[in-house]
Amino acid sequence: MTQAIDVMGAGAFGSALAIALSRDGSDVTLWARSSEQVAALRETREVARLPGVILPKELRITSDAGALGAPIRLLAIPMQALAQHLQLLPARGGTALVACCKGIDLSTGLGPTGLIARDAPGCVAAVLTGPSFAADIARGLPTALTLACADAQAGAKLQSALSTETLRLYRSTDPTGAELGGALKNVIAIAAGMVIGAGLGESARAALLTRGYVEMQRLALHMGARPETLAGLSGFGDMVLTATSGLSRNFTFGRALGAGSAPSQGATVEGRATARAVARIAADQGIDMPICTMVSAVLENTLTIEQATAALLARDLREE
Ligand SMILES: NC(=O)c1ccc[n+]([C@@H]2O[C@H](COP(=O)([O-])OP(=O)(O)OC[C@H]3O[C@@H](n4cnc5c(N)ncnc54)[C@H](O)[C@@H]3O)[C@@H](O)[C@H]2O)c1
Ligand SMILES: O=P(O)(O)OC[C@H](O)CO
Repeated sequence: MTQAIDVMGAGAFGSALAIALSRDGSDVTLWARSSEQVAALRETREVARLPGVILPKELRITSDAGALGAPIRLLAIPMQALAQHLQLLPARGGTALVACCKGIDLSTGLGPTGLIARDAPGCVAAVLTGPSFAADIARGLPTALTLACADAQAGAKLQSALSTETLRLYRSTDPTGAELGGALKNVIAIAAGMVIGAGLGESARAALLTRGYVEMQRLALHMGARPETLAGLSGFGDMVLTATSGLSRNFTFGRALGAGSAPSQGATVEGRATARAVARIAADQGIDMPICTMVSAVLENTLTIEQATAALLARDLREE
Protein backbone atom coordinates (compact mmCIF):
# COMPACT_ATOMS: atom_id res chain seq x y z
CA MET A 1 0.00 0.00 0.00
CA THR A 2 1.31 3.48 -0.87
CA GLN A 3 2.23 5.43 2.26
CA ALA A 4 1.13 9.09 2.46
CA ILE A 5 3.72 11.37 4.07
CA ASP A 6 3.73 15.15 4.55
CA VAL A 7 7.06 16.94 4.88
CA MET A 8 6.98 20.43 6.39
CA GLY A 9 9.97 22.60 5.55
CA ALA A 10 11.33 22.87 2.00
CA GLY A 11 14.89 23.70 2.98
CA ALA A 12 17.81 21.34 2.43
CA PHE A 13 16.79 18.52 4.76
CA GLY A 14 13.03 18.53 4.20
CA SER A 15 13.50 18.57 0.43
CA ALA A 16 16.08 15.77 0.58
CA LEU A 17 13.81 13.53 2.66
CA ALA A 18 10.82 14.32 0.45
CA ILE A 19 12.84 13.39 -2.64
CA ALA A 20 14.11 10.12 -1.13
CA LEU A 21 10.66 9.04 0.06
CA SER A 22 8.94 10.07 -3.15
CA ARG A 23 11.50 8.14 -5.23
CA ASP A 24 10.83 5.16 -2.98
CA GLY A 25 7.15 5.21 -3.96
CA SER A 26 5.57 7.06 -1.04
CA ASP A 27 2.86 9.61 -1.74
CA VAL A 28 4.69 12.73 -0.54
CA THR A 29 3.54 16.34 -0.13
CA LEU A 30 6.24 18.94 0.56
CA TRP A 31 5.05 22.05 2.41
CA ALA A 32 6.97 25.31 2.00
CA ARG A 33 6.39 28.45 4.02
CA SER A 34 5.66 30.93 1.25
CA SER A 35 3.57 30.79 -1.91
CA GLU A 36 6.49 32.42 -3.77
CA GLN A 37 8.77 29.52 -2.82
CA VAL A 38 6.09 27.04 -3.90
CA ALA A 39 5.68 28.78 -7.26
CA ALA A 40 9.46 28.69 -7.86
CA LEU A 41 9.75 25.03 -6.83
CA ARG A 42 6.83 24.01 -9.05
CA GLU A 43 8.27 25.88 -12.03
CA THR A 44 11.94 24.89 -11.81
CA ARG A 45 11.70 21.68 -9.70
CA GLU A 46 15.07 22.81 -8.30
CA VAL A 47 15.93 23.37 -4.63
CA ALA A 48 18.23 26.34 -4.06
CA ARG A 49 19.97 24.61 -1.13
CA LEU A 50 20.55 21.39 -3.09
CA PRO A 51 22.23 22.46 -6.32
CA GLY A 52 21.78 20.03 -9.19
CA VAL A 53 18.98 18.07 -7.52
CA ILE A 54 15.61 17.85 -9.28
CA LEU A 55 12.34 17.21 -7.42
CA PRO A 56 10.54 14.09 -8.72
CA LYS A 57 7.43 14.95 -10.74
CA GLU A 58 5.25 12.84 -8.42
CA LEU A 59 6.14 15.06 -5.45
CA ARG A 60 3.37 17.57 -4.60
CA ILE A 61 4.40 21.01 -3.34
CA THR A 62 2.14 23.35 -1.40
CA SER A 63 2.12 26.23 1.08
CA ASP A 64 -1.47 25.41 2.07
CA ALA A 65 -1.44 23.52 5.36
CA GLY A 66 -5.10 22.63 4.68
CA ALA A 67 -3.87 20.41 1.83
CA LEU A 68 -1.99 18.20 4.32
CA GLY A 69 -3.50 15.30 6.23
CA ALA A 70 -1.16 12.32 5.93
CA PRO A 71 -0.84 10.08 9.01
CA ILE A 72 2.93 10.82 9.07
CA ARG A 73 4.25 14.38 9.13
CA LEU A 74 7.97 15.15 9.06
CA LEU A 75 8.98 18.48 10.61
CA ALA A 76 12.17 19.68 8.90
CA ILE A 77 12.39 23.24 10.12
CA PRO A 78 14.96 24.93 12.36
CA MET A 79 14.68 24.01 16.04
CA GLN A 80 14.05 27.53 17.32
CA ALA A 81 11.04 27.80 14.97
CA LEU A 82 9.46 24.50 16.01
CA ALA A 83 7.35 25.66 18.98
CA GLN A 84 5.71 28.46 17.02
CA HIS A 85 5.24 26.17 14.03
CA LEU A 86 3.44 23.53 16.11
CA GLN A 87 1.12 26.16 17.53
CA LEU A 88 0.36 27.90 14.22
CA LEU A 89 -0.04 24.78 12.09
CA PRO A 90 -1.43 21.99 14.27
CA ALA A 91 -1.84 18.44 13.00
CA ARG A 92 -4.97 16.42 13.61
CA GLY A 93 -4.92 14.02 16.56
CA GLY A 94 -3.24 10.69 15.94
CA THR A 95 -0.77 12.05 13.38
CA ALA A 96 2.80 10.82 13.87
CA LEU A 97 4.92 13.97 14.10
CA VAL A 98 8.52 13.15 13.29
CA ALA A 99 10.93 15.93 14.24
CA CYS A 100 13.87 16.16 11.86
CA CYS A 101 15.50 19.11 13.61
CA LYS A 102 18.49 19.06 15.94
CA GLY A 103 18.61 21.33 18.94
CA ILE A 104 17.22 22.46 22.26
CA ASP A 105 14.49 25.11 22.43
CA LEU A 106 16.04 28.19 24.03
CA SER A 107 12.99 29.44 25.84
CA THR A 108 11.90 26.13 27.40
CA GLY A 109 15.02 23.93 27.41
CA LEU A 110 12.92 21.22 25.72
CA GLY A 111 13.98 19.05 22.79
CA PRO A 112 11.76 18.52 19.74
CA THR A 113 9.76 15.59 21.15
CA GLY A 114 9.24 17.51 24.39
CA LEU A 115 7.76 20.39 22.40
CA ILE A 116 5.55 18.01 20.43
CA ALA A 117 4.32 16.38 23.65
CA ARG A 118 3.53 19.83 25.07
CA ASP A 119 1.98 21.43 21.98
CA ALA A 120 0.47 18.44 20.15
CA PRO A 121 -0.53 16.09 22.95
CA GLY A 122 -2.88 14.02 20.77
CA CYS A 123 -0.10 13.17 18.30
CA VAL A 124 2.66 10.56 18.34
CA ALA A 125 6.07 12.19 18.96
CA ALA A 126 9.16 10.81 17.21
CA VAL A 127 12.55 12.06 16.09
CA LEU A 128 14.60 11.19 13.00
CA THR A 129 18.25 12.00 13.50
CA GLY A 130 21.78 10.80 12.83
CA PRO A 131 24.72 11.38 10.51
CA SER A 132 23.48 12.64 7.17
CA PHE A 133 24.03 15.53 4.84
CA ALA A 134 20.89 16.49 2.93
CA ALA A 135 22.79 16.41 -0.36
CA ASP A 136 23.82 12.78 0.24
CA ILE A 137 20.24 11.69 0.95
CA ALA A 138 18.95 13.59 -2.08
CA ARG A 139 21.54 11.88 -4.29
CA GLY A 140 20.49 8.47 -2.99
CA LEU A 141 23.83 7.74 -1.30
CA PRO A 142 23.73 5.12 1.49
CA THR A 143 22.75 6.68 4.82
CA ALA A 144 21.82 5.26 8.25
CA LEU A 145 19.73 7.19 10.79
CA THR A 146 17.97 6.63 14.10
CA LEU A 147 14.17 6.77 14.33
CA ALA A 148 13.33 7.21 18.01
CA CYS A 149 9.84 7.00 19.48
CA ALA A 150 8.86 6.18 23.06
CA ASP A 151 5.95 4.08 21.72
CA ALA A 152 7.73 0.96 20.42
CA GLN A 153 4.88 -0.12 18.15
CA ALA A 154 4.47 3.30 16.56
CA GLY A 155 8.26 3.54 16.19
CA ALA A 156 8.44 0.22 14.35
CA LYS A 157 5.74 1.38 11.90
CA LEU A 158 7.60 4.64 11.29
CA GLN A 159 10.88 2.80 10.81
CA SER A 160 9.31 0.70 8.11
CA ALA A 161 7.46 3.60 6.44
CA LEU A 162 10.48 5.90 6.31
CA SER A 163 13.23 3.43 5.34
CA THR A 164 14.17 3.17 1.68
CA GLU A 165 16.69 1.07 -0.25
CA THR A 166 19.46 3.54 0.60
CA LEU A 167 18.11 5.26 3.72
CA ARG A 168 18.41 2.66 6.48
CA LEU A 169 16.69 3.47 9.77
CA TYR A 170 17.53 1.88 13.11
CA ARG A 171 14.79 2.23 15.71
CA SER A 172 15.05 3.28 19.33
CA THR A 173 12.61 3.88 22.17
CA ASP A 174 14.87 6.58 23.63
CA PRO A 175 13.92 9.89 21.97
CA THR A 176 15.58 11.85 24.78
CA GLY A 177 18.95 10.27 24.04
CA ALA A 178 18.54 10.49 20.27
CA GLU A 179 17.57 14.15 20.21
CA LEU A 180 20.17 15.20 22.79
CA GLY A 181 22.90 13.46 20.80
CA GLY A 182 21.81 15.34 17.67
CA ALA A 183 21.64 18.65 19.51
CA LEU A 184 24.90 18.41 21.45
CA LYS A 185 27.05 17.18 18.59
CA ASN A 186 26.49 20.51 16.86
CA VAL A 187 28.07 22.37 19.78
CA ILE A 188 31.03 19.99 19.75
CA ALA A 189 31.31 20.46 15.98
CA ILE A 190 31.51 24.24 16.41
CA ALA A 191 34.26 23.71 19.00
CA ALA A 192 36.11 21.35 16.63
CA GLY A 193 35.85 23.95 13.88
CA MET A 194 37.32 26.57 16.18
CA VAL A 195 40.23 24.25 17.00
CA ILE A 196 41.02 23.64 13.34
CA GLY A 197 40.44 27.27 12.30
CA ALA A 198 42.71 28.52 15.06
CA GLY A 199 45.45 26.11 13.97
CA LEU A 200 45.48 24.14 17.23
CA GLY A 201 45.96 20.86 15.37
CA GLU A 202 44.39 17.45 14.73
CA SER A 203 45.57 16.08 18.09
CA ALA A 204 43.70 18.84 19.88
CA ARG A 205 40.58 18.05 17.83
CA ALA A 206 40.76 14.35 18.78
CA ALA A 207 41.07 15.31 22.45
CA LEU A 208 38.19 17.75 22.15
CA LEU A 209 35.92 15.19 20.46
CA THR A 210 36.66 12.60 23.12
CA ARG A 211 36.05 14.96 26.02
CA GLY A 212 33.11 16.53 24.17
CA TYR A 213 31.55 13.09 23.86
CA VAL A 214 31.91 12.68 27.64
CA GLU A 215 29.94 15.91 28.04
CA MET A 216 27.27 14.72 25.61
CA GLN A 217 26.86 11.56 27.66
CA ARG A 218 26.92 13.41 30.98
CA LEU A 219 24.09 15.77 30.09
CA ALA A 220 22.03 13.16 28.27
CA LEU A 221 22.27 10.60 31.08
CA HIS A 222 21.32 13.31 33.57
CA MET A 223 18.19 13.89 31.44
CA GLY A 224 17.32 10.19 31.53
CA ALA A 225 18.83 9.01 28.23
CA ARG A 226 20.37 5.57 27.78
CA PRO A 227 24.16 5.38 27.27
CA GLU A 228 23.85 3.08 24.24
CA THR A 229 21.78 5.72 22.43
CA LEU A 230 24.63 8.22 22.76
CA ALA A 231 27.05 5.61 21.44
CA GLY A 232 24.89 5.11 18.35
CA LEU A 233 24.21 6.93 15.10
CA SER A 234 22.38 9.84 16.70
CA GLY A 235 25.23 10.65 19.11
CA PHE A 236 28.73 9.39 18.43
CA GLY A 237 28.02 8.77 14.73
CA ASP A 238 26.70 12.25 14.07
CA MET A 239 29.45 13.89 16.14
CA VAL A 240 32.08 12.19 13.99
CA LEU A 241 30.46 13.34 10.74
CA THR A 242 29.72 16.88 11.81
CA ALA A 243 32.99 17.61 13.59
CA THR A 244 35.21 16.32 10.79
CA SER A 245 33.54 17.46 7.57
CA GLY A 246 33.97 20.72 5.71
CA LEU A 247 30.38 20.18 4.48
CA SER A 248 28.99 20.79 7.97
CA ARG A 249 27.58 24.24 8.65
CA ASN A 250 28.36 23.96 12.36
CA PHE A 251 31.96 22.92 11.75
CA THR A 252 32.58 25.57 9.09
CA PHE A 253 30.97 28.24 11.28
CA GLY A 254 33.38 27.36 14.11
CA ARG A 255 36.32 27.13 11.71
CA ALA A 256 35.65 30.63 10.39
CA LEU A 257 35.52 32.01 13.95
CA GLY A 258 38.73 30.16 14.80
CA ALA A 259 40.45 31.63 11.76
CA GLY A 260 39.24 35.11 12.64
CA SER A 261 37.11 35.42 9.50
CA ALA A 262 33.42 36.19 9.12
CA PRO A 263 31.18 33.08 9.01
CA SER A 264 28.89 32.84 5.97
CA GLN A 265 25.54 34.53 6.56
CA GLY A 266 22.12 32.94 6.35
CA ALA A 267 23.09 29.33 7.03
CA THR A 268 21.13 27.30 9.57
CA VAL A 269 23.75 26.76 12.31
CA GLU A 270 21.78 24.97 15.03
CA GLY A 271 24.71 24.67 17.45
CA ARG A 272 24.72 28.41 18.18
CA ALA A 273 21.39 28.47 20.05
CA THR A 274 22.02 24.99 21.44
CA ALA A 275 25.29 26.14 23.03
CA ARG A 276 23.41 28.88 24.87
CA ALA A 277 20.66 26.50 25.95
CA VAL A 278 23.20 23.93 27.19
CA ALA A 279 25.23 26.52 29.11
CA ARG A 280 22.02 27.61 30.83
CA ILE A 281 20.95 24.04 31.70
CA ALA A 282 24.46 23.18 32.92
CA ALA A 283 24.55 26.23 35.20
CA ASP A 284 21.00 25.71 36.51
CA GLN A 285 21.42 22.01 37.19
CA GLY A 286 25.08 21.96 38.23
CA ILE A 287 26.29 19.73 35.38
CA ASP A 288 29.98 20.00 34.44
CA MET A 289 29.97 20.89 30.71
CA PRO A 290 33.20 22.87 30.21
CA ILE A 291 33.54 22.63 26.43
CA CYS A 292 29.90 23.50 25.71
CA THR A 293 30.02 26.33 28.23
CA MET A 294 33.20 27.71 26.62
CA VAL A 295 31.61 27.57 23.17
CA SER A 296 28.65 29.53 24.50
CA ALA A 297 30.97 32.11 26.12
CA VAL A 298 32.94 32.57 22.90
CA LEU A 299 29.72 33.02 20.90
CA GLU A 300 28.51 35.55 23.48
CA ASN A 301 31.85 37.38 23.16
CA THR A 302 32.61 37.05 26.86
CA LEU A 303 35.74 34.95 26.13
CA THR A 304 38.13 34.72 23.22
CA ILE A 305 39.06 31.35 21.74
CA GLU A 306 42.55 31.76 23.20
CA GLN A 307 41.10 32.39 26.67
CA ALA A 308 38.70 29.45 26.36
CA THR A 309 41.56 27.15 25.28
CA ALA A 310 43.73 28.29 28.17
CA ALA A 311 40.87 27.82 30.65
CA LEU A 312 40.18 24.26 29.43
CA LEU A 313 43.87 23.33 29.66
CA ALA A 314 44.17 24.81 33.16
CA ARG A 315 41.37 22.70 34.68
CA ASP A 316 42.35 20.44 37.57
CA LEU A 317 44.04 17.21 36.50
CA ARG A 318 41.69 14.27 36.90
CA GLU A 319 41.13 10.58 36.31
CA GLU A 320 39.75 9.70 32.87
N1 LIG B 1 20.90 20.09 5.91
C1 LIG B 1 21.30 18.92 6.43
O1 LIG B 1 22.23 18.27 5.92
C2 LIG B 1 20.59 18.37 7.66
C3 LIG B 1 20.79 17.03 8.00
C4 LIG B 1 20.18 16.53 9.13
C5 LIG B 1 19.38 17.33 9.91
N2 LIG B 1 19.20 18.62 9.56
C6 LIG B 1 18.36 19.45 10.44
O2 LIG B 1 17.20 19.86 9.76
C7 LIG B 1 16.73 21.10 10.29
C8 LIG B 1 16.47 22.04 9.13
O3 LIG B 1 17.72 22.26 8.51
P1 LIG B 1 17.88 22.52 6.94
O4 LIG B 1 19.25 22.09 6.58
O5 LIG B 1 16.75 21.96 6.15
O6 LIG B 1 17.81 24.11 6.96
P2 LIG B 1 17.48 25.08 5.78
O7 LIG B 1 17.95 26.41 6.22
O8 LIG B 1 17.99 24.55 4.49
O9 LIG B 1 15.88 25.08 5.69
C9 LIG B 1 15.06 25.44 6.76
C10 LIG B 1 13.62 25.53 6.29
O10 LIG B 1 12.80 25.92 7.40
C11 LIG B 1 11.96 26.98 6.99
N3 LIG B 1 11.70 27.84 8.15
C12 LIG B 1 12.53 28.73 8.71
N4 LIG B 1 11.92 29.35 9.73
C13 LIG B 1 10.69 28.83 9.79
C14 LIG B 1 9.55 29.09 10.59
N5 LIG B 1 9.59 30.02 11.55
N6 LIG B 1 8.43 28.37 10.40
C15 LIG B 1 8.40 27.43 9.45
N7 LIG B 1 9.41 27.17 8.62
C16 LIG B 1 10.54 27.86 8.80
C17 LIG B 1 12.74 27.71 5.92
O11 LIG B 1 11.87 28.43 5.08
C18 LIG B 1 13.41 26.56 5.20
O12 LIG B 1 12.55 26.01 4.23
C19 LIG B 1 17.84 21.59 11.25
O13 LIG B 1 17.46 21.36 12.58
C20 LIG B 1 19.04 20.74 10.88
O14 LIG B 1 19.91 20.51 11.98
C21 LIG B 1 19.77 19.17 8.46
O1 LIG C 1 25.49 21.10 8.31
P1 LIG C 1 25.24 20.77 9.74
O2 LIG C 1 26.39 21.12 10.63
O3 LIG C 1 23.92 21.32 10.22
O4 LIG C 1 25.13 19.17 9.84
C1 LIG C 1 24.15 18.51 9.11
C2 LIG C 1 23.74 17.24 9.79
O5 LIG C 1 23.22 17.50 11.08
C3 LIG C 1 24.84 16.21 9.86
O6 LIG C 1 24.31 15.01 10.36
